[in-house]
Amino acid sequence: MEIALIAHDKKKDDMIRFVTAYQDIFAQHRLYATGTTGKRINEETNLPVIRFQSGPYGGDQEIGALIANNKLDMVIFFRDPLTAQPHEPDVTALIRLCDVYSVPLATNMGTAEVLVRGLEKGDLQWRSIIRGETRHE
Ligand SMILES: O=C(CO)COP(=O)(O)O
Repeated sequence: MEIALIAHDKKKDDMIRFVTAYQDIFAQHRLYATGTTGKRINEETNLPVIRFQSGPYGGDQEIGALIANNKLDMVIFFRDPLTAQPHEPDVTALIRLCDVYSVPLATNMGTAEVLVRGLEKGDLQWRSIIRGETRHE
């Protein structure tokens, strides 16, 4: 799976702890990240990360472009709900695109844990459900 990892500054330590805790699972997937988040993840876990611009410089939009081109399966975005961001419109646009394309999105660690455990079990079938190939009875 193709997974994007993004964290605002006050959430970066949480992201590192989270990726470290689930490192074995993340190691089986391809990781993408905004600039600073990706740099820290790579430095502190050694996992390979495909990095884009830093968020305020267009990184959220680059990740959004991947979503619009059907290139991402999951987004984990630890956003900071208590600090105003200069690129708030970009953040909103990224979240919106996840909903437009039904890409699983976690904006906090609780939801992220559910998603990652779903990955571990391999039972995320949302793409085939959208295509109408899977019937859940
Ligand atoms: O600002 C961000 C997401 O909106 C994250 O960007 P960085 O990973 O470069 O800090």
